[in-house]
Amino acid sequence: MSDRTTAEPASAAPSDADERDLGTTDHTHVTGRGFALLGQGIREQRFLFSLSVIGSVLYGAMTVADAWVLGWATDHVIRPSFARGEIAKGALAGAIALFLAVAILRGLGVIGRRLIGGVVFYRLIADYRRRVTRKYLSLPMAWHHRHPTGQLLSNANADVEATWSVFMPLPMAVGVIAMLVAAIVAMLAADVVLTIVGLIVFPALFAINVFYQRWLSPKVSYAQSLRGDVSSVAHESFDGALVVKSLGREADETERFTKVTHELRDANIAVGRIRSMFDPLLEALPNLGILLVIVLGVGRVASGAADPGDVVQVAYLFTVVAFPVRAIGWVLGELPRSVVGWERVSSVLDAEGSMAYGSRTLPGGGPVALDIDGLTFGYADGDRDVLRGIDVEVEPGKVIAVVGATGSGKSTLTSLLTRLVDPQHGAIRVDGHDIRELSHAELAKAIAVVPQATFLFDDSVRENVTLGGDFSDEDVWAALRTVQADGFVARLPAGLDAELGERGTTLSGGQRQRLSLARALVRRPRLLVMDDATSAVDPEVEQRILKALAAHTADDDGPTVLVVAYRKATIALADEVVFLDDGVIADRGSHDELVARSADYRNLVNAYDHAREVES
Ligand SMILES: Nc1ncnc2c1ncn2[C@@H]1O[C@H](COP(=O)(O)OP(=O)(O)OP(=O)(O)O)[C@@H](O)[C@H]1O
Repeated sequence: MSDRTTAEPASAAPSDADERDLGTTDHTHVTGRGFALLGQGIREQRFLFSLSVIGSVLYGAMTVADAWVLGWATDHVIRPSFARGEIAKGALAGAIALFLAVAILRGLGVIGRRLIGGVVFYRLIADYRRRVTRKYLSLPMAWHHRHPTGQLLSNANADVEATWSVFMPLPMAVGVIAMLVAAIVAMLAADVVLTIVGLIVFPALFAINVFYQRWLSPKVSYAQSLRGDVSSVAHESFDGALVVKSLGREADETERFTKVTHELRDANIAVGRIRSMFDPLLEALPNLGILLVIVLGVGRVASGAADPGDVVQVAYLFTVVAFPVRAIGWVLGELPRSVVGWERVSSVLDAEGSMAYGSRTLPGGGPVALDIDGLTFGYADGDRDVLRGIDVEVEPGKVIAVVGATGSGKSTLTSLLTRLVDPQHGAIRVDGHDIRELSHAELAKAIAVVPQATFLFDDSVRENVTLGGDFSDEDVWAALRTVQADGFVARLPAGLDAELGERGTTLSGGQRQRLSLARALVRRPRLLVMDDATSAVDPEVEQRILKALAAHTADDDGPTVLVVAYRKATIALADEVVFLDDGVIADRGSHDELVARSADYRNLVNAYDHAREVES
C-alpha cells in the first residue's frame, strides 16, 4: 500500500476552466491525443524512462516471484514442518535466501521506478517551464498585452504540471502490465480454476478505476482551479491592503474571499463524495476475490485438485497485485487533464510573432543621432492609431524632452524606441541605421529605457544595478553617483550587498527610481530614454541628476537623451521640446519658444507644475 503516495497522480493545480474543457472534450480524441503526448514525453526522456520501466518490470516480476516463494515455502517448509513436528533446516534456509533475494531485487525495482520515474517527471516539467518562459521573453509586447499575467503564470506552472503529471504513475502502469501477465501465468501454473477468479476480478478492478478516474479527474481539476482563485483573491487583498484599509473595504474583501473559499469547500466535498463511493469498492473487490479464492481453494485442496501452497500463492497475488493495477486507471484517468494542460502550454509554444532581430552592430561609440521618421503606430486591440506621422531628429548628445497630456502617446513612443513594439509605418534610426536591423544584443547595449513604473528585484543593490552583467563595483558606484544614489546606498548597512526585499519595498519611491536609472546608466547606453523616470525624485535632486547626465554628454561620454518630462525646470534643461497632442506633434522648439507661442503647451506645463506643488 505504501506505493499509493508516490504512484498517485501529482495533484498539480490546473488553471481555470479545466472543468468545462474536460466536460466538453470528446473522450476518443482525448485518449488519442493523450497517447500521442505520452509518446512525446517518452521520446524526450527515452533513456531514463526506459530505466524506470525496467525498474517497474523488475518490481512487478519480483512481486509475483514473492508470491511464488510464499507458495513454495508453504509446501516445502511449513507443511512438512507441521507434518514432521520439526523444521527442515535446509529448506528453511533456502526459503529465507529466496525471500531475501526477491526482496532485494524488488527493492531495486522500486528505487528504479520511483527515483528514476520521478526524475523523468521533474525533468519534463523543468524543461517545459523553461521553454514556456523562454517563449514569453521572445514574444512581442503586443502578445503580452493580450495575455494577463495570471494566465502566463498558470501556463508556466499549473498547466505544465498538469501536462506531465501523468508521467508519475506511468512507469508503474507499464510495469503493472508486465506484472499482470506474470501473475496470470503464475496463477495458471498454480491452479486454472482459481485463475478464473483473477480474470474476473482484475479487469473489473481496472474498469471501475478508469470510470472512477474519468469522473473524479475534472472535479479534482475544478477544485484545484478554485484553489488558484482563492490564492489570487488573497494575493490581491494583501497587495492592495493599503487601499482596502484606507477605504474601509475590509468587510467587502472578507466577503469576496469567503465566497471563493466556500466554492472551494463545496468542490472538495464533491470530490470527497465520489471518493467515498469508489474507494471502499476498490478496496473491497480484491478482498472479495481473496475470499472466493479461499472458499474455492479449500474445496479444491480437500478434493486433492490443488495444493495448499497454490491457494496461498494465488490469494497472496490478489493482495499484492490489486493495488498496483490501479495505476493503469490513474494513467487513463489523468490523460484528459494532461491533454487540456498541453493545449494551454502549446498555445504559448506555438504562438507566432516573435520579434525578428537583424544582425547589425553600430560602429564607433558615444552618443548616437536619433531619427524618427514618419512613425505611425496603433495597438492591435485599439481602434485607432495612437501615434501618427511622428518626425523627430536629435543630434548626438542632445537632450530632447517629450511633453504631452495624459494619453497623448508618450509612453508608446518610448516603447517603440526600444522595440517593445514595432511601428506599422515609418522607421526609427540611430546613426542612420533602422533599429530593426540591429542585433538583439546591440539594441540592448545601445538603447536603454527607464520606464515609468520602477521594478526592483528581491536581490542586492549590486544585482539590481548590474542585473548579472559584468560590471565592476567602480562602474556601479559611478552610475550611482550620477543619479545621486551613492549617498543613501553607502548608508545602507551592507552597501552594495544590501538586500532590497520584494520589489524593493525597503526603499522610498525616489530611491527606487534612482536605482532604476543607475541600472540603465551603468550599461553606458548611446541613447537613453526616460519615461517620467524621475517623478518620485524631489525636484532639486532631479536637477542634479539631469545636470550630471548633461555633463557626461558634454564630455562625449554620455548618451543622447529623450526624456518624457513634466516639470518646467526639467523641460527647460532640454535642447528641444516636442509637444505631443493626441498622437501627433503639435509643436516643437525650445521650452521658451513653446511657452511664448502655444497656449495649450503653456496651460499644460503650468498645470503640471501646479499639480505637483499641490501634491508635495
Ligand atoms: N497596451 C495597450 N493597448 C491598447 N491601447 C493602449 C495600450 N497602452 C496604451 N494604450 C492607449 O494608447 C494611448 C497612448 O497611451 P500612452 O500610455 O502612450 O500615453 P501617455 O502619453 O504615456 O500617457 P500618460 O502620461 O498617462 O502615461 C492611450 O489612449 C492609451 O489608452
